[in-house]
Amino acid sequence: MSARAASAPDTDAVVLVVNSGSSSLKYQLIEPAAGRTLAAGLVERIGMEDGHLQHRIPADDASFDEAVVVPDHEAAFRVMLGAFAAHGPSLDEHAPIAVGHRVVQGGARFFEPTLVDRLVKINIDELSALAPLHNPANLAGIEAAEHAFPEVPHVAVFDTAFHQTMPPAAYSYAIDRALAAKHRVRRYGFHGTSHAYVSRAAAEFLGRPVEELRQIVLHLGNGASACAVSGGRSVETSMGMTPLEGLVMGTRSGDIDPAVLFHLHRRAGLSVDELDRLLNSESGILGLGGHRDMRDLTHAADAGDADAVLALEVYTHRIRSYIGAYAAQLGRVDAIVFTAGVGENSAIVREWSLAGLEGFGVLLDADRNRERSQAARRISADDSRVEVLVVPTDEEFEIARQTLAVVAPPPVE
Ligand SMILES: Nc1ncnc2c1ncn2[C@@H]1O[C@H](COP(=O)(O)OP(=O)(O)O)[C@@H](O)[C@H]1O
Ligand SMILES: CC(=O)OP(=O)(O)O
Ligand SMILES: [Mg+2]
Repeated sequence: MSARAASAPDTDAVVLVVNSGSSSLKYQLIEPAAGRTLAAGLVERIGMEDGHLQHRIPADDASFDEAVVVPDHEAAFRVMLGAFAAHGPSLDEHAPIAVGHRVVQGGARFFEPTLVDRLVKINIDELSALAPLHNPANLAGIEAAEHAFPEVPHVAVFDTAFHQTMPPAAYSYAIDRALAAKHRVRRYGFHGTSHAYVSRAAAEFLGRPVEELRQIVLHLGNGASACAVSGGRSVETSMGMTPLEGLVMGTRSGDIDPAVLFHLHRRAGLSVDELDRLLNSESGILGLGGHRDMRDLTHAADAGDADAVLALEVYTHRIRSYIGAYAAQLGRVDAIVFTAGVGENSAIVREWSLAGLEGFGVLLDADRNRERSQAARRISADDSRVEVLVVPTDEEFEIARQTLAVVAPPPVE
């Protein structure tokens, strides 16, 4: 049984999952019990002249691409509805009983999936101060979806929720307490939906209760974060108040001495907005190696580009540092789990990240690491004390599952 079906509730209900970014709308129509995606799609370049729709129907192995004009999120929803009408599946036959939304920043207020009402929307809007790149788009998506699906409940699933179990020692910054409290400056952590799903799927793969396991989950996508998961609960994660802290990412610097900002402001005359753009959009492997996409960076490194090689070294050096730190926090590591676009696909990133950890009981099997597969798999050697796994993430499915749990909770036995 797949990790999807194994953890799904027993019903044939269908849920629409929406992930709205500032310029894109990703959607999936999911039947959680069967672990099945009926349709998946993406409306890109919202607000620009040259919008693009991709609509896929996995069962038919069919994919439709169209040029579309989408001035805003509401138009994006109309495009999505048009794609269902034109290419199927029929939303009358497979009517969603709820819409689940990814919301990036839930602050300290939201620690579980939440039914959206007026007050919840006010809170999401208010939390935009802590996630200016993400929450406004998430809210625009919710409002457009409410307009398109006025009859069904809408549920917000927060990236931050899974990390609400972090202890104060892990989430507090060492700055003035009163100032931090007033402005809600603390670490929140992100990618929680993925860390929750992957840590559970890893336990299923190992055939062991998640409560018994201490895991380090490495979500390496465009954004990247590490999470120490003890007994199924997040105890530490690398992203902080915003998704900028921690690992090196496609365009984000991750950890940096904050004094670099003072220096660049005073000496190079960069404004706060310019520094924001520098660290969020022009840094990471793009800034170091000239490519934001790991495939392009790896090709350049293979071709002997020294900047690309250094970018890969910095990227994996940072991962190794976090593995060491989290091993110390956990006291014992049962599994290191790689996930998301880079974690699932890049053998070289996995190999370099774990290089030199043999003394800590981490032994990679070179052949297993190079195998290509979409399934959860073990890539450690048989005599490795720590299991090393690749477990594909599935944020949309996890959002669908959590949404269903809110609108149709399983009966209490
Ligand atoms: N075969 C591959 N080898 C190396 N990197 C890959 C491969 N496939 C995808 N990636 C990388 O995965 C990253 C995107 O990950 P993904 O999880 O899809 O991102 P997000 O969901 O955050 O947009 C990109 O850097 C991309 O280059
Ligand atoms: C929170 C975050 O970094 O998300 P993403 O990886 O989708 O950019
Ligand atoms: Mg992703």
